[in-house]
Parts: sequence; structure tokens; C-alpha cells
Amino acid sequence: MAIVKNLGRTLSQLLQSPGCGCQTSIVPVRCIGVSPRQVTSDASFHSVSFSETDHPRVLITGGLGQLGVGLAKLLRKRFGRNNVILSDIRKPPDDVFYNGPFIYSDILDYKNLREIVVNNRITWLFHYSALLSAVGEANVPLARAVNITGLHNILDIAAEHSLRLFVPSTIGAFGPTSPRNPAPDLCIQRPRTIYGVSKVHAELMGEYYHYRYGLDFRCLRYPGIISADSQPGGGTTDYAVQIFHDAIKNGKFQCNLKSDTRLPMMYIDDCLKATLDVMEAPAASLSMRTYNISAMSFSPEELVQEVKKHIPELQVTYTVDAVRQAIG
Ligand SMILES: NC(=O)c1ccc[n+]([C@@H]2O[C@H](COP(=O)([O-])OP(=O)(O)OC[C@H]3O[C@@H](n4cnc5c(N)ncnc54)[C@H](O)[C@@H]3O)[C@@H](O)[C@H]2O)c1
Ligand SMILES: C[C@@H](O)[C@H](N)C(=O)O
Repeated sequence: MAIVKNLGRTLSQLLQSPGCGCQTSIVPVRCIGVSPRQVTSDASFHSVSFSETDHPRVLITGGLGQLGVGLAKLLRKRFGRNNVILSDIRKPPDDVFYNGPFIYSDILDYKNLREIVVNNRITWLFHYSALLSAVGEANVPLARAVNITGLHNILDIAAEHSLRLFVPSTIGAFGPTSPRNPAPDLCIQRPRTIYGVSKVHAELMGEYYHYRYGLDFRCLRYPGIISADSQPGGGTTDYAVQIFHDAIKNGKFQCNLKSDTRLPMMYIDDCLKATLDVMEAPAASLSMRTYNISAMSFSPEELVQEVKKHIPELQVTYTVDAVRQAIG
């Protein structure tokens, strides 16, 4: 069974690591300190020479979160260490800093972003910076700034410099009125969190820039991602990672969702492979710009039963967090 295989892989990694630790003629261009304006896309100061046979030059924003370091590792294997730049606003740990290029980049600083893209001849951008669902509800103005204003900066930079742009969306972009089991790629999306709303906005803006300006925008709706060696950044699905750490360290786990809350999940390696696959897919093979991806769904209670097969003495209590439960 997929769930058992994936959980087994996760657990064995944890046990091995005791630290657990459509072509258009115009693109939007911004002048610094001036309102956005339009110029022709063949303006020579923005031309990028990138052929499909070259290795892309990659920038990952928000790269120090749960997913970015793993993505950099995968991309560096494929395209070479120095062709993949991780960026974030946080200080990188030693193992990240000494394993490939890292650069400070605040996605709210448009000029700095442009400098990085130009100076490093970036051709592909993976936009991972975001405030996740629970953190976003705790600070709506910041979530709005990072997830919406930051995205606008990314879209403009990508369109100006003819980048291939990947922006992850999420199961959080669905809402209580969306159809389930399975949710189709195209359906009603009325989420009730700032995170979900910002991700629907990202999907729509990316698709609009694609049709309006020819931006090569690609997007996958990720489920909750399970990883062994990186910590989640404050979402509803975090419990499905935390349980492994707590089970191994303390033999106890306090779950912040109700025991029967079923949510879609995916193992990180599968998520990152899907991300690379969609970025490498020939443009002609994409019938849409935003797709769902899925692997498995389970509830906390089902996960507890699986973990108990490996750690039978695990003690679990349920203390429901109303904010997370409302999102789930
Ligand atoms: N992890 C999941 O389960 C999951 C599921 C669905 C979608 N996603 C999406 O995948 C992407 C990566 O997720 P993650 O789990 O690694 O997130 P995370 O919360 O772990 O990391 C996000 C990173 O963004 C950075 N950031 C915050 N503000 C910034 C700013 N102003 N400028 C630059 N960076 C900034 C943070 O420092 C952090 O390192 C996000 O867009 C998220 O919405 C993740
Ligand atoms: C589902 C996903 O977007 C993230 N892990 C969250 O719960 O916020």
C-alpha cells in the first residue's frame, strides 16, 4: 500500500538520522520608483539567451523552508551545483551554506530581486517564499504582503526577464464548497484562509500573465508534504511530520487536529520529482498551467496506527487547535 511504503521510507530515514534534527508582444516592466509601464518584449536590455539544451540557471526563493533545500539538492544533481541558487531572508545553517550558492533575497524588495536575476543570468525561478496556513491566519497583513505583494514582484520580474516560473499552490486553495474525492483541476475554489485566498490569486495571476504576456508559468497544487530531515513552516498538515519526531524522541505525541480529519498528503521526494517533471515538460504538452497532484489521504488516527506498528508504546493525545481544525 502506498501509505505504508511512504511512511516506511520516512521512518527509516528518521531512524538513520539521530539529529532528526501563447505569444504576446508586451511585458510589464517596472521602473524603480515609478509606476509599472509597458515596453516591447524584444527590448534588447532584457533579452535572455537560453536554449532548451542549455542547463537552466535556477533561483529558489524561500529556499530555507521545509521544501527548498531538498529541491536545491535535486536540481543541483541534474543541472550542476553552481547553476542552482538558494535564497531566503534567514541565515542559512552551515550544511546549506557550504553546499552550494546561497544569497539573501527578500521578495518584497523588487530592486534586489531584479539585481539577483540579472547578475546571475537566471532562467528558471522556483518561488517557494510564503506564509503557510496557520502562520498566515496569525498575521494576516504579513501573509498578504508576502503571499500577494511578493508574488506580484515575482511575476513582473519573471515576465520582464522571460523566466520559466514555478509557483506551488496547495490543497488549501480549495474550500468548503469545493468538490472532494477527488477534487478536479478546475472547480469551485472559495477558501476561507488568507493562505488559500493568496494561492488562488497566485494561480489566477500566473495564468493571466501566461495568456496576456506569454509568461511560462507552471503551478502544482501540493498536498501536505511529509519530510524527514526538514521541519514544516506552520501549516495545518504539520502534525503528519511532527508525529515522527515526537514518537522517536519522546514516545508521546499531542495532535492538534481531530482524530478523523482526513487530508491529502505526499512524501517530499515525490513532490520534488513532480515539480521537476512539470518544469521540464515541453510547453506543448501542457494543456493547463495549474494541476493537482496527489498521493494518499489519511487521518491522524490512521497515521497513529501505522506509526504504532514501529513504536507500539507511542502515547497520543488530541488537543484540537481551532484555527488549524477550521482549515482542515
Ligand atoms: N510544505 C507543504 O506541506 C506545502 C504544501 C503545499 C504547498 N506548499 C508551498 O510550497 C512552498 C514552500 O513551502 P515550505 O513548506 O518550504 O514553506 P516554509 O514555510 O517552510 O518556508 C517558506 C520560506 O519562505 C521564507 N520567507 C518568508 N518571507 C519571505 C520574504 N519576504 N522573502 C523571502 N523569503 C521569505 C521563510 O523564511 C521560509 O524559509 C510554499 O509556497 C508553500 O505554500 C507547501
Ligand atoms: C497544505 C499546505 O499548503 C501546508 N502544509 C499547510 O498546511 O498550510
